Parts: sequence; structure tokens; C-alpha cells
Amino acid sequence: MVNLAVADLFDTPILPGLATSENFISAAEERALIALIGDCELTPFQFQQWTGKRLTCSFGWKYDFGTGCFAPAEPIPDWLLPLKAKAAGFAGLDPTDLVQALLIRYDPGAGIGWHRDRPVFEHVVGVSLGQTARMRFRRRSGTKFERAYVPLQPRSIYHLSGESRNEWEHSIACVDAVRWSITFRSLTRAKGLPLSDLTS
Ligand SMILES: O=C(O)CCC(=O)C(=O)O
Ligand SMILES: [Fe+2]
Repeated sequence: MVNLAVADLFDTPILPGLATSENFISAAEERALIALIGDCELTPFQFQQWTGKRLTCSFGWKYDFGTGCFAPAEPIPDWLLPLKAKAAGFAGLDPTDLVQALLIRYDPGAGIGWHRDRPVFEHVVGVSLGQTARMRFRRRSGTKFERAYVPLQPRSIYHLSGESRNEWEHSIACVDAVRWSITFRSLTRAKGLPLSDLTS
């Protein structure tokens, strides 16, 4: 195992294409968002026979890991639109680029395993609520992994693009108190491929 970088300071870019910022929203906004997420119907993440401990709800587009289908979902609700616009501003995107919103609640003991986000999505912009979590990154280097870590503080935002999004996998270590995240994503620009070719 090679420890490439450990981020001790938030706001320090540790990987190309990874941007983070603390205090992106206020404590009052955080409380309001947590309450609004509480009003949504979150369901356990399903992957084939396996039911994850985290609860999710997708808007705009959803990817069903059970069927492998990528499909339109309920529109992004109005209460998420100001946050979406602000998140787009942070990422240097137009708010209309962010066509998917994913709400996640991680109860104690829940995390997310190693993955890269589905290729149908391009930019990934995430806001953290409730509890600090450790986002881990790894990239194969010969027979070993290069690794990097970033603490995701409540009320902070991150933007994954470029190398950090495409070349590195990420995961979230299991939390010991409830954490919520709101992730906005853009769709991969056409590249001449039909959507069905991007959902693999
Ligand atoms: O909870 C988060 O901030 C990250 C979630 C994630 O990596 C994903 O849904 O692909
Ligand atoms: Fe992810």
C-alpha cells in the first residue's frame, strides 16, 4: 500500500480535479435540509441480492443497480434548486447541467464501497450534512494502490471531476453517527454514444 497523500487541511486539493470547501452552507440551512430529506421516501440501496445499509432517493435520473436500467426519475424538487444552483456555481457549471440529485442517509455502520460513479454521469458535486466522514481514494499502481483521503465535514462541498473522478475510485468509511449527503451530477456529454452505451 502506498499512501500518496493524506489531507490534513480541508480546502487543500489533494488530487487533480478534486475541489473541496468548508462552510458551504450555514448550520440553519443544514438543519432545514436534514428535515426536508426526512420528508422524502428513502429506500435501502439495492445491488442484486445485497441490500446496503444506506438509504437513498434519486431525482432527475436514477440508475437501478438491480436491473441495470438508467431511467428518468421524479423531477428535482423545488427545495433543492437553490442548493443545486449554488453547487453548480462552486463547480463552475451551469445549474441546468446538474440534472440528477441523489439523497443519501448513512446510519451508524453504513458507508459506501469502492467505486467510480457510473460513466453516464460526468461532474459529481456533493454536500455533506450531519457528521464528518472520511472519503477515501485509491488508484492502482502496478501491484499496489496509491491512496488519498479527505475528511468531509458537515456543511462542506466537494466537486469530483477529471482525474479524481475518472482515474481514482472513491469510498466512504462507515460512519458512527448519522450522515446525510446531497449529490448533484451532470450527464456525460454525448461523445456520439447513445445513453445505453454509457450505462455499463
Ligand atoms: O455520500 C457521498 O458524499 C458520496 C456518495 C457516492 O460516492 C455516490 O453515491 O456515488
Ligand atoms: Fe460515488
